[in-house]
Amino acid sequence: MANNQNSIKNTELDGRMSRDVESVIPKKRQDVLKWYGWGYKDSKFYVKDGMICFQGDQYPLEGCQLPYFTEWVRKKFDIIVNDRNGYPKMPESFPQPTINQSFVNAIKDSDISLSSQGEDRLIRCHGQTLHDIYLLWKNAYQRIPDFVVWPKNHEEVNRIVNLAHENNVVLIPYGGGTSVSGSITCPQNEHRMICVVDTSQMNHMLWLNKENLTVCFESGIVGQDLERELRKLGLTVGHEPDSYEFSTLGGWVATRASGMKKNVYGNIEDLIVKVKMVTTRGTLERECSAPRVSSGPDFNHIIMGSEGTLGIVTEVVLKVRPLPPVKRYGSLVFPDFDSGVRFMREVARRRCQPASVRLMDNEQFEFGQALKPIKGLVGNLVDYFKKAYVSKIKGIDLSKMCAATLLFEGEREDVHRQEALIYEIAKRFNGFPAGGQNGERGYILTFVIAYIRDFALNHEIVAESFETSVAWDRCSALCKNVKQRVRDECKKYNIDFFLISCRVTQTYDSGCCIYFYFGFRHTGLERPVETYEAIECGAREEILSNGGSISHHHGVGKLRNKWYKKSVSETGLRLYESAKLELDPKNIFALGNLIPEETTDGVTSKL
Ligand SMILES: Cc1cc2nc3c(=O)[nH]c(=O)nc-3n(C[C@H](O)[C@H](O)[C@H](O)COP(=O)(O)OP(=O)(O)OC[C@H]3O[C@@H](n4cnc5c(N)ncnc54)[C@H](O)[C@@H]3O)c2cc1C
Repeated sequence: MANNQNSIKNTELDGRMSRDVESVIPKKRQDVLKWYGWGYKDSKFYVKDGMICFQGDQYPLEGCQLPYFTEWVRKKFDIIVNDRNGYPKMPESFPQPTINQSFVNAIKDSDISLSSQGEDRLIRCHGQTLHDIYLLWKNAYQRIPDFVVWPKNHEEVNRIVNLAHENNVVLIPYGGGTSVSGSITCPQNEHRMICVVDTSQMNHMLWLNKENLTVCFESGIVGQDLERELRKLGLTVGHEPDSYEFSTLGGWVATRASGMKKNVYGNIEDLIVKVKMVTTRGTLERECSAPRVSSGPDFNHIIMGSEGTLGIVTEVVLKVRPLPPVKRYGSLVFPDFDSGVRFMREVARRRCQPASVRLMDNEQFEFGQALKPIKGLVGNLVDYFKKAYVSKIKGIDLSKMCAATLLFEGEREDVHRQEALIYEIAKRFNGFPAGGQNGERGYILTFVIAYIRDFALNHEIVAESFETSVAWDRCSALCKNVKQRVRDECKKYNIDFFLISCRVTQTYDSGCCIYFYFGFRHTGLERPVETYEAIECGAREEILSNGGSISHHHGVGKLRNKWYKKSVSETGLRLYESAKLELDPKNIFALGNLIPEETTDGVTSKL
């Protein structure tokens, strides 16, 4: 009987699908990834003969010269780019570690992979905020992790958490390190030993159930690895945050991530069937894999968005879909941003969103155009006629025009139907199709744009993005007011050269997600990052007063924790604190996310 049951279980879970996944990112991350900034070591913007170029064979801009971008930078920031190499060198010495010997000995005895080397510690002390990267460039971190461990599975995580609890050692769960909320940055005032739990070696596919279309992965799997493995089987999860080359499943869960194709596949909360989190009180996991359960509050939602403060996510069961037979890009041009917003609202009202639809304002549209590589005479002529068509025949003011990029996925007929409907709706708002090539470029550039920040830092420009979600009736006003607030703040700080632009990236029944880019030239400014933060803080206040949220998908972290209480109410905050006190009474997951450090100490002092 027992055998019979086991075999049923095995067939259900198709254990034969269990496999090791070879990751594009090795255990020694710094062999492949930049230690001081974003992405692959060999991918970057650089200057040759006065022109900005891009290198990086993972991307379609590889080897391209970018004359329009060079000119855009000159005009926007009054900068003549040069080939100076101001990139930092790996320091030769590192902050002294705080060692809890009894913890270290027990980890060694447990045969868990570990390191106390300075380089391994430094590259895991931060995420990707401007603040984090700037501190790294200036070699200004006072506090970095003291120790790194690489568990191989759920059991090893259990052992690490128990040992940390026993020995009062702080643990920081670390996935892909792509956080943009300060959530993995070491709390600078922590006196206890800090141990980073790097999940990269927990990246197995544990099982696949083709009948239920569910798959179980360990939490350290990197997005691109996960999709590559599933694609081999004709499947996809379809979760593609812009960071998915480097971010991990555990990170997505812990931050409540959102992918660009959420209209078809859903955000991470829609994709999760079951999730396992190790806490100091044991493992938190829903017992049943049924698709929906009415059984009190859903504790998956205690785990999602917990930002590493309650425990370590080890395994996740996700929904998968068959790969779509057709994938097609498109783009639309609108005479102005407000027409574009009305189009987006109508698409949402009719619930006919393609896999992705993103609306860019004029600034961002121009910026995207500037990233076009050098062209031959024919290319330039075609561009000239396109511009003439838009401005003369369509009567559109090029300085107001904005664009939407579209991605359709599905069965051929469904895609056809969807395209026809989208183009018909666009027409009602004076929009018209601008071709699949422009759409495809828009999505491909998403991955390249992330490399600009390091280049910018090297040219005295600080830049970062921030985002929010808002109800439809406030969308246009929020965009306008936030941009104006940033302009006013820049004036206050005597900043003459800056970029503030936005796009609507996600649509919902009742509202949308808005994503801002902000950067400025800081030549002569004493504290550029603090100034940036002060302006971004002003922008967030403006967002909140316009009815926007604290975050749509970046999370709270340390960057936005001062607004957390207001966002969830006093009672909500106490509920979170109680959960924290129950699951982590010694505050070993002392990351300082969600609630500011003083309050975190408050939790500890209640013991
Ligand atoms: C260029 C760029 C583009 C981005 N685009 C998007 C986007 O489109 N959509 C989006 O949602 N986000 C985006 N982000 C933000 C970021 O990628 C996400 O927050 C992502 O989910 C973080 O995953 P990670 O594996 O890198 O986590 P990390 O940065 O390593 O950690 C983030 C937080 O999760 C916790 N954590 C990580 N793993 C675990 C685990 N196993 N158990 C418990 N806690 C854990 C950490 O402690 C930390 O608090 C982007 C960031 C960048 C830099």
